[in-house]
Amino acid sequence: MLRAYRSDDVRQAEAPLLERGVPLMDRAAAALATEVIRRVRALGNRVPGTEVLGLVGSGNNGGDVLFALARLARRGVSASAILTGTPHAAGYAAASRAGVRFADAGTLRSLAESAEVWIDGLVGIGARGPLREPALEIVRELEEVRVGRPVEPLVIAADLPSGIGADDGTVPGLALRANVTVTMGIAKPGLVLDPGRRYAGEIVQVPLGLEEFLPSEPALLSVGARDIADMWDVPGPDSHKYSRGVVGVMTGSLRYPGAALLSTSAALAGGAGMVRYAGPRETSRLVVSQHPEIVTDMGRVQAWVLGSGVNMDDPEAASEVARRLQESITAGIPVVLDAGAITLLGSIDVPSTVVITPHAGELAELLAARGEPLSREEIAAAPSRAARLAATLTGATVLLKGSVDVACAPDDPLWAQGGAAGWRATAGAGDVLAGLLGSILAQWGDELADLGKGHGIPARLAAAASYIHGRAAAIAYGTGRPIVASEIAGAIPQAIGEALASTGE
Ligand SMILES: NC(=O)C1=CN([C@@H]2O[C@H](COP(=O)(O)OP(=O)(O)OC[C@H]3O[C@@H](n4cnc5c(N)ncnc54)[C@H](OP(=O)(O)O)[C@@H]3O)[C@@H](O)[C@H]2O)[C@H](O)CC1
Ligand SMILES: [K+]
Repeated sequence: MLRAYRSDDVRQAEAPLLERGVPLMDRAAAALATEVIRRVRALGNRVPGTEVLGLVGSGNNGGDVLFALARLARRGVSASAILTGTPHAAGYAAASRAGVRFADAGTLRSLAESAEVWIDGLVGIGARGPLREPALEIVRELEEVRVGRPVEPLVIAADLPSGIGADDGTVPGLALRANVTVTMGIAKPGLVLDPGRRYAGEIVQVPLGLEEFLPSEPALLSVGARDIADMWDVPGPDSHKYSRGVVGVMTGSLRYPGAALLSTSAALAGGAGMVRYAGPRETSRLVVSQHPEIVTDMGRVQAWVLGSGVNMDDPEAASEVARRLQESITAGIPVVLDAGAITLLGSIDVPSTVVITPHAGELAELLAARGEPLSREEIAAAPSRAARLAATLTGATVLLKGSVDVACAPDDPLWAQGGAAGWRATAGAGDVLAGLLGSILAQWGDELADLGKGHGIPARLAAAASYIHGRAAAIAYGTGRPIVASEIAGAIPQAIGEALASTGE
């Protein structure tokens, strides 16, 4: 599980160590230099003679890079640096002593053209606002050089790619795209949230001993394969359908019969002990003909999935969805509200055991109904803020779908899941996610009902569903067949199996 902390919290955690004289910058620089050497070797190049270009800002981020360049120069690397202003004094002295060449901005292009590695030390967590001159011009030129080179350079960002928002992942102006980000101490939310995440490349965390001084709650969490394995209730000899979770699914309509099929297929694939389908008669026949194990008689369920493909303009369907929502809240069992059912929260508050799964458009509609309008673009530009606002206004757990899915309850950590984003933007993928999420929530339904509150569990399970959905889309992509929602549903068991077998992450 990746944990990310806001830059202010990182600074506060660094302070006591710096006061004790712990050489944090030295450790940071050593880790940065080691990562550069590892990557150069992985490319099959020899370290001595490799050309490395450091882009150095005037703050401690630049200081990290200057000390790293000094270490690299001592290992025979041909190291040069471009400064944006007055550099970190001790770093500059160390780099000069080690033979690092300081070039003026006019030679940037030629140095950038020949250097195998660029190290970005322009700004780190001290960045304020969009990247500004002279860093801005440097990034503009580097991106031009990168495009024109026959072989791309290896770009390694110190702490953060310069130009992204450390805490929210926004990219207000230009940013330098890195292949690897060597982040100091602990990851920051901007490395996991879109669009910042796309500039970070692979994240390498450098432990600096900050843990004991960081807040107990991270600002953001991200689920990995190992966490799925840890949270998954693998059936055993005394399992039965209720211990595995029975999920009720009220989805689909004459207009959207496919939503019924996709959501129930995903619910089955997600490991539910049984799926009760409560949609219209016409779609029941379709569902049961495809999945004879699905039952249509009503009885005990431990989670509901409501709304995918339901025509909420149909008063009978809408009142049925509203009734089931109310019953579930009274019984304390978790509910997934998808698609049109999300509009119910325009006027009622709910516990965090209710999970809504909007895309940006549906969230914009909900926020407008709640008197806090945000445009679809504003939501996509800062998904974490929009999801938190909706959770706070409604009380629900919000799983906001996008290039990075974010999930949060009103007062619990934020989850962010990237992965296979593009492939999931296909008709019906939301129906699949809703069914999968319902199936996972059902496995925890009794526990949630006993707890009487969400306690952050629905958000964590929503992140797990998003992770599995993303992995299933990536697996579906690998089949070479068209990536349609039914293929994603079909790949869910393999995605779960992979995670349960994982030993990494
Ligand atoms: N605290 C420590 O000892 C450690 C810190 N680490 C590294 O240090 C940075 C944080 O360093 P800090 O000096 O606080 O700030 P930065 O270097 O990240 O940035 C400040 C410089 O950047 C310029 N700046 C700020 N905003 C912009 C912008 N939008 N565009 C261009 N330039 C910007 C700022 O210029 P001023 O004119 O405002 O002075 C400064 O020059 C952290 O990220 C780590 O890399 C160590 O890793 C651990 C120990
Ligand atoms: K940087």
